[in-house]
Amino acid sequence: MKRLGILTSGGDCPGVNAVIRGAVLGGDVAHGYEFVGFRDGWRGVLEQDAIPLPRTGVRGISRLGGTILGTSRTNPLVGNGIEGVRACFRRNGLEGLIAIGGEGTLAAARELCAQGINVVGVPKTIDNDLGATDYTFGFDTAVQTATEAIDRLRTTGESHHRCMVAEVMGRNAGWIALHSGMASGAHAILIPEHPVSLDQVCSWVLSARDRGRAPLVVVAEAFAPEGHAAPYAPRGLDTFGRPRLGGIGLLLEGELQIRTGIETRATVLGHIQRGGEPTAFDRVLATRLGLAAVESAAAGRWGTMVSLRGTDIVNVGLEEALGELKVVPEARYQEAAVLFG
Ligand SMILES: Nc1ncnc2c1ncn2[C@@H]1O[C@H](COP(=O)(O)OP(=O)(O)OP(=O)(O)O)[C@@H](O)[C@H]1O
Ligand SMILES: O=P(O)(O)OC[C@H]1O[C@](O)(CO)[C@@H](O)[C@@H]1O
Ligand SMILES: [Mg+2]
Repeated sequence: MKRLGILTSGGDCPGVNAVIRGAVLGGDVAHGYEFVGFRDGWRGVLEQDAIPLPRTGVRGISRLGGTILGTSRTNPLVGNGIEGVRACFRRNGLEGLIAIGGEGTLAAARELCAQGINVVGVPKTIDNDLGATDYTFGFDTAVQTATEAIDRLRTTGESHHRCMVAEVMGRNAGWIALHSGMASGAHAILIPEHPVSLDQVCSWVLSARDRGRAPLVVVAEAFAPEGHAAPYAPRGLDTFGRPRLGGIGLLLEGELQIRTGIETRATVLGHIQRGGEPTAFDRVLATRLGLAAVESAAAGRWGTMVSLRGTDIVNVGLEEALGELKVVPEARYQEAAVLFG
């Protein structure tokens, strides 16, 4: 029996379970594949912590948030990692691995492929910042969750005639802020791709207030006001030495209140945006990506990842896929900016 392994690595993301189910069902029905799931990303591969993934094991999971396999940020390339991965392939009789992860996971997959290990990638991130795919699954859910939360902030803001600031995730890209801000009718959307001064933000806030509105500001976690070199990151570093973003909303709360005289309240939505059930859009996209990943494996297209181009699922080389961070283009920002103030 032909066997494929599956792992989920990096931060979790709504829709990961739908990818797993799509791959297992597609592989079983169309190709007679058997599947092995590795717990907690590359850690499960290196430590051979595996569970069988029969068709019955993925029943009903596409609507569940998180990942049934667990995840970690273990690096398969350190120490004897590559030999460990080869040993895992031998022991489990694997033809290849489907790695569901972000740019870090896919970079590791690319290096493993260069060493002759068969991997197909499935990109995941709520941030929507991977260049080779039009949308990443998880993004729609994060935007939906953020929009629902911001709608709630609006009703309390309006009751108290306050300015409300909602801080959303997105790492170094402003996609979640742009979409949730537009969907919720924000009076200002602040994203890292387009720094603006605090005076400009105040002028949008005052203009909304002067029209009798309770001003609403949506800010992306990596936004830095004009003149500030780096995003606000007072929470120190994560385990990989990267700055932990978050907190710019609270800084804006103080600044906007002092500068405009309007009582202001900030809310940091944080990991709420990453948890919970995926939207129907993300379930469908993730399921299609899982089905396509198995087709790639069956066709021997190792070293590629599946991606959305328009309405089609296509294959892209990992080299191309990892080239560039996809940030919000200026034209998309200017289109939204017409609505500010
Ligand atoms: N450039 C790289 N080359 C090889 N391996 C990498 C690279 N970057 C990260 N990794 C490995 O892949 C793991 C997962 O990467 P990372 O923690 O960035 O998550 P991710 O898959 O990118 O998802 P997220 O969207 O949460 O960042 C890292 O912990 C590290 O072990
Ligand atoms: O879960 P952690 O390690 O706090 O990472 C948070 C980061 O991960 C993401 O949720 C997804 O990449 C970013 O939006 C955010 O900056
Ligand atoms: Mg990453």
